Amino acid sequence: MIHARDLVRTFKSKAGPVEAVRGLNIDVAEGELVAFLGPNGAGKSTSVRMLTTLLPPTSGSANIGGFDVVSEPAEVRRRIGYVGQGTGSGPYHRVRDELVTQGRAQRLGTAAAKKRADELLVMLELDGLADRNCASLSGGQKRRLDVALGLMHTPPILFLDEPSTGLDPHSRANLWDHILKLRRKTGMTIFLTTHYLDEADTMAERVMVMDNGVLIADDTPGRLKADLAGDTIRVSVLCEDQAVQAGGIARNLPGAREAKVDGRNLTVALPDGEALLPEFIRRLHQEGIEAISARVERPTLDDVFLGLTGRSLRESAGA
Ligand SMILES: Nc1ncnc2c1ncn2[C@@H]1O[C@H](COP(=O)(O)OP(=O)(O)OP(=O)(O)O)[C@@H](O)[C@H]1O
Repeated sequence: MIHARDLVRTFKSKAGPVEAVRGLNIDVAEGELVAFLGPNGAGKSTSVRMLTTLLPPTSGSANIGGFDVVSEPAEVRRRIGYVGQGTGSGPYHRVRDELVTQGRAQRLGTAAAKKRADELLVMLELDGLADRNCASLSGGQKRRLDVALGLMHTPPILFLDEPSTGLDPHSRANLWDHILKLRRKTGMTIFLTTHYLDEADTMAERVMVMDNGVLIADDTPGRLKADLAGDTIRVSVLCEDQAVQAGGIARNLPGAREAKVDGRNLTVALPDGEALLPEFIRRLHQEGIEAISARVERPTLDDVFLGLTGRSLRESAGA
């Protein structure tokens, strides 16, 4: 549904050229929900703007829903919804009118636009607000209206640029409920950028990580975490000598990457901590070492970014 090959965008600036996107290759299949992550300035919005025909690429190509973004932009636009970072509704218009106007702009007849507006008002739980001015909506309601505006022409592909930024946790969760419900109902392909790592982790089937204009990872959140970060087992034992001995045992666990001893505490990084913890405890027991506490810590997508770049995405993205 979404394919990009060697996509490049260079901006001119007084300080010289800015290579915002430096050769992007992506493939997103029909019905996938993909999250695009990266720190500020990584090139995410520039990529999305190229994929949605809003910005011409400097070089390379992109094909969206079977059409080329440069030579067939109108066909691409017919097949995509785009919800940008700013709100798309006019403050003094009424919610339903705004949707109908958008539908008319997308070439729907008046009756069809009204019907579609009413459908979306129900789907996004805005039906009680149909006659309210857009300016009077809450942040979460405005965002749901933005999504409805992007869906008036029933596109099979939806691009969301930081859909939940600025919303409180309750409104974020509510927006996501609606997006996931829409997806279940329509089978839409969704491509979103987000700064919220937990959101990408739980909602997306695939995560693409961008840094300095290039894609540095592309996989399911589970595989990225297992392959690039792994679990950590933390164990405390009775004395420092035993901890040193336990460190030796930990290093021999299958797939163990690193074991660190600090006083009576030991940490070991390995791919599947939950499966290996009982075996580790058993081996310690065989050597006469009792664990007084033991736990497995699962990695986050921030650990993945840290493993890839040596930097924390959470800190660099300010999320
Ligand atoms: N019109 C422009 N002129 C010059 N440089 C630009 C322009 N638009 C973007 N850039 C630069 O391109 C780089 C990538 O910007 P982009 O907005 O794509 O990043 P991003 O990953 O979306 O960041 P954020 O998470 O902050 O939205 C940045 O260095 C940015 O300053």
